[in-house]
Amino acid sequence: MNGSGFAGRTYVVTGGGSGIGRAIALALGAADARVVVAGRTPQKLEETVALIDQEAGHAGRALAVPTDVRDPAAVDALVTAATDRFGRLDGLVNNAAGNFVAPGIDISPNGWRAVVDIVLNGSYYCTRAVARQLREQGTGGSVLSVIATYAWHGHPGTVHSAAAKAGVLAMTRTLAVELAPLGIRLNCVAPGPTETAGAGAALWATDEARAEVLATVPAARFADPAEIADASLFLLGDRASYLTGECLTVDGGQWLGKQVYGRGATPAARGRG
Ligand SMILES: CCCCCCCCC/C=C/C(=O)SCCNC(=O)CCNC(=O)[C@H](O)C(C)(C)COP(=O)(O)OP(=O)(O)OC[C@H]1O[C@@H](n2cnc3c(N)ncnc32)[C@H](O)[C@@H]1OP(=O)(O)O
Ligand SMILES: NC(=O)C1=CN([C@@H]2O[C@H](COP(=O)(O)OP(=O)(O)OC[C@H]3O[C@@H](n4cnc5c(N)ncnc54)[C@H](OP(=O)(O)O)[C@@H]3O)[C@@H](O)[C@H]2O)C=CC1
Repeated sequence: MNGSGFAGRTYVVTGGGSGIGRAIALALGAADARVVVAGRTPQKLEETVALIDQEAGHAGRALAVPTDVRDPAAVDALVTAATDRFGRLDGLVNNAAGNFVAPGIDISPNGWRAVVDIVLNGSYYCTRAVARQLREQGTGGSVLSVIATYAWHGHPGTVHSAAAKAGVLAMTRTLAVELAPLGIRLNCVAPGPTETAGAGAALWATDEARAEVLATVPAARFADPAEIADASLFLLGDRASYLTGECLTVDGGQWLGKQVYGRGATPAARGRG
């Protein structure tokens, strides 16, 4: 990724202590960016920092700032900590999320709030805080939000997450227009089923559930988090300099295949099944 302009730039990655967020943080670190990882569990964040330091061959490229994105004051403090340490910001990855599978009308108000607060409100607080910093710097920058294809097609069992991700997509499109004059771009990436411990526990905890999800993917496999990181760095970086308000789907054909073929009905999926 050298040559894409990441060297010396600073990015905040929420949920950077695990899964896709860690993969994006590591890819940014490998591209010589400085990375601030935020999440609720300090130990997971410190592990990501250690991995980035190890790759760089020296400490100091990354910073862990324990943060609950549901708390706007904590989010403001995160941006302050990042700029105190690295002098400026260049972008944000809204990756933190919570999810569980439950019938929509049986979710308690607190369960609804837990997911919507992390995904939608947290993404807004982080975007607001980082964009204000970018406006103050007068530098422009880039915001990427990790959503999911059910933001537009919906999915039974995940009404809270689907509604929140749809909100993040609408936020992205709205602020892409508002902030374009400041040189701030906002885009989304929509991964398909991706091999992470968090999603595995929340969404496909049994072999049967996992097989059901896999059967919906025409590419007949889960994504590796590094594949999502590759697409994310493209959207964050200068190669996407005229691209804003967009969503890039990286799902092995899942959401198209769902409508056109039915579950696992492609010849390739049958052959591997
Ligand atoms: C289908 C395949 C598609 C496959 C399609 C593939 C595309 C997937 C796209 C998206 C993938 C992802 O987002 S994967 C990301 C997964 N990662 C995570 O979820 C990690 C973070 N998760 C969390 O922190 C937790 O799971 C979460 C509940 C969201 C928040 O934790 P908190 O500690 O803040 O909250 P808690 O106190 O535990 O719970 C708050 C309320 O939620 C309720 N609650 C918690 N779990 C519940 C559950 N399983 N069923 C009902 N209700 C539940 C509790 O009872 C509480 O309500 P009361 O009892 O009323 O008080
Ligand atoms: N894996 C998949 O199949 C797919 C994932 N996605 C999206 O990708 C992103 C990453 O998911 P994935 O890596 O799979 O799962 P993870 O569970 O590994 O990632 C979620 C991260 O969010 C952090 N987080 C949760 N709540 C908060 C909070 N309140 N404040 C700050 N951080 C928080 C978690 O850390 P901690 O608990 O320590 O706070 C964790 O690091 C999410 O946005 C998810 O919706 C989209 C489509 C498919």
